[in-house]
Amino acid sequence: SSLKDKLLSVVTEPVPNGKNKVTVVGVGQVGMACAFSILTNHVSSDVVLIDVMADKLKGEMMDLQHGSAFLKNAHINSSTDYAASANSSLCIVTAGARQREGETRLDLVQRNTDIFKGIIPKLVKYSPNTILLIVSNPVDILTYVAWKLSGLPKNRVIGSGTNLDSARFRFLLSQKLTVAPTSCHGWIIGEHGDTSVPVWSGVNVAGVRLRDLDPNVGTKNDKENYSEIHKQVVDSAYEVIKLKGYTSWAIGLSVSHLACAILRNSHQVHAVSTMVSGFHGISEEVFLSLPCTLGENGVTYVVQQKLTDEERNMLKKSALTMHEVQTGLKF
Ligand SMILES: COc1ncc(-c2ccc3c(Nc4cccc(C(=O)O)c4)c(C(N)=O)cnc3c2)c(OC)n1
Repeated sequence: SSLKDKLLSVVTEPVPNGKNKVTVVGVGQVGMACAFSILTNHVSSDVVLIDVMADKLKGEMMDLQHGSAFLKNAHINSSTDYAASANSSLCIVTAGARQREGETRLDLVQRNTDIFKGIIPKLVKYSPNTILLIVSNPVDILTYVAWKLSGLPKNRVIGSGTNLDSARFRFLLSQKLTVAPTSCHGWIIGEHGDTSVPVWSGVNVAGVRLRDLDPNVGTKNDKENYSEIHKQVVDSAYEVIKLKGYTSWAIGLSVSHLACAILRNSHQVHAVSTMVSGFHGISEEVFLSLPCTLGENGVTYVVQQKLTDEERNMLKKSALTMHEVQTGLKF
């Protein structure tokens, strides 16, 4: 008999995977920052990496596995075969095509849609009860594409959306107020990126709304120019990409925070991309970010914020743009 047989007597067979199994598709800078944050924050003890580049995939798996002793003995695996993702509670998709020279966002969306056709159905085949968390950009459109391709109910398909925008906003506000980012409450909703919507009426510290102290805050005639903070949020991704070539740490950390709320069924509120038809006068079937409670079955509630007419109209304008792009996509 083997050494192992001499060492261990079987009481029962080990289960194939834990209840908090997470699959990360795409082992680029974003995917690996997500995996690393999830492991170092002990959000999951069972992480599987999936991609098409076998060598890069195996290298990343090995390099993480060698740190298992420092990761509370998390189990780390990888494969180009989606069977390895079976029974995942959460599947995070960071895969996507790189924008080519002169390629428009719309061309990129069609190429990413074609890539999603090769990813989403396989994830759902092996994990029919999973929550899908889409990170690839343009995230709101691709979350809609994932929803359509997956056939899952809308509560189980989520986009990282403006969760990162809101985190950046809170960081920048904290710098201006010298109050910790977790004590600076502010929500950016709508479309991730250039046309996101800062809900200035709700920005507060300890429930004290800045708008109640100065009705001009966040408007163009605010002499302290707080609206600059939202502009910096919109520009920050471009600036980081210009400086280091890509963004990774903040998105990875924000995704591990979303994963934590989902896997611990905490019902924490996060600004994430969800199916918003029926909210704020939007009738199109589009995904935009609103404050949502997150738990094991994904989005449970959407917080009905009181929006100004201007904020509401910006959301409706985004919904129209998304709908136009969506109707132009070939599934
Ligand atoms: C039909 O089965 C099938 N299976 C897999 C794929 C597919 C295609 C591209 C993928 C993919 N992206 C990718 C792969 C190769 C090239 C490019 C590119 O940008 O040109 C992008 C990634 C990733 N990490 O970004 C991860 N998985 C992929 C998976 C696929 O794409 C059509 N089809």
